[in-house]
Amino acid sequence: MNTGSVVFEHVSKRFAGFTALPDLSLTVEPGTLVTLLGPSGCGKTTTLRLLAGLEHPTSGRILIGGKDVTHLPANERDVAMVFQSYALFPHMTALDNIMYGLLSSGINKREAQDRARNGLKLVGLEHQGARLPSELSGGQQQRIAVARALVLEPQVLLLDEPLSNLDERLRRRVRTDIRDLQQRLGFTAVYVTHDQEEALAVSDKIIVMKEGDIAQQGAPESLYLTPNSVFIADFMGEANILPCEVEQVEGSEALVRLGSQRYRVRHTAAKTGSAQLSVRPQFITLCQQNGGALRGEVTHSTWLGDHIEYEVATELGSLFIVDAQMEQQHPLATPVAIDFKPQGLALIAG
Ligand SMILES: Nc1ncnc2c1ncn2[C@@H]1O[C@H](COP(=O)(O)OP(=O)(O)OP(=O)(O)O)[C@@H](O)[C@H]1O
Repeated sequence: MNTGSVVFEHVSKRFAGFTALPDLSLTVEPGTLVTLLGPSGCGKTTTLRLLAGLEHPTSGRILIGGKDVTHLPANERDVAMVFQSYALFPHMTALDNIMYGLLSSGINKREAQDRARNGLKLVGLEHQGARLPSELSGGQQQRIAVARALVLEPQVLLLDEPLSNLDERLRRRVRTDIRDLQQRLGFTAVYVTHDQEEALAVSDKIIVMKEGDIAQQGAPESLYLTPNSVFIADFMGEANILPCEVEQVEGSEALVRLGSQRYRVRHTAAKTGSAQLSVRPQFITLCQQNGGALRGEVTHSTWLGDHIEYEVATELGSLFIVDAQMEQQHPLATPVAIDFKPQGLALIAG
């Protein structure tokens, strides 16, 4: 399998009077899966289409495997794309769909057939090659689309929201399949999604985009645990944003006062003084009125089988809390004491 790097150097993209990407620079290391994540309209698809050669930058350079491809047309770039709609030919069998790209690139029929059979095996569908797309489930169709792209042995595989047409259960299954395949074969992949859980599950690195710029990038854990802004804290899972006071900064830890208690928390670039703290709802505990860092009153509670969600009014504002302890449900309007587990706290820089 080929594995190429991807580099964007100060890439901008303007569409008739609208700047989708002002100035984007990014690197994807060979053999890694990098996700472009962000809300609708932030420029993810534009970035992927620029990489595929379906759009051309207004300025800047794009390199694939060290080669400048900025002005190359799509068919001369060593990339293959998997679309959310699968885009399989409905009148062709699964095997023929996989062979199609190989035959069009001039490979002879026998070799194309061997490689296509291998592709079917890679995605675990070796017995479904004779079926038409209409005789396959959505998940199987998407695996055929992945196989069709992989057999071309591109330097970079591009995936544009590949799971969005699948139901919840299948999404989980196919995302694991894609990640396993990527790790086993070691190809480079750029994956677009607007779903943060999907990004956390599949990526080596996540690039979160906002209005055409990079809001933050890094390993999934680092974005979740040390968000650099309220936008990232909120986008990467649920977060309560609370006002706090930074009293001391020591290396990668800061001493923070929240309510009546002090906590040592992670930070990326803290200064002493007023700041904001991201508090993950799973790391807040509720107990009876005794003890606790903060007092509050339950204003909403929703029983969800394996956890209970609460909203609790406190002097710091309303808190959203996810409680996995199911023995006791705190009734509405009861006073409660609240504690924070330090691993669920992160100081927001800037
Ligand atoms: N051909 C075009 N002409 C004009 N504007 C465009 C064009 N393509 C994209 N845009 C604009 O560029 C911005 C970025 O679009 P893009 O499709 O890259 O966003 P996205 O992050 O992929 O969003 P989504 O998750 O909704 O697909 C949007 O504001 C969009 O309206």
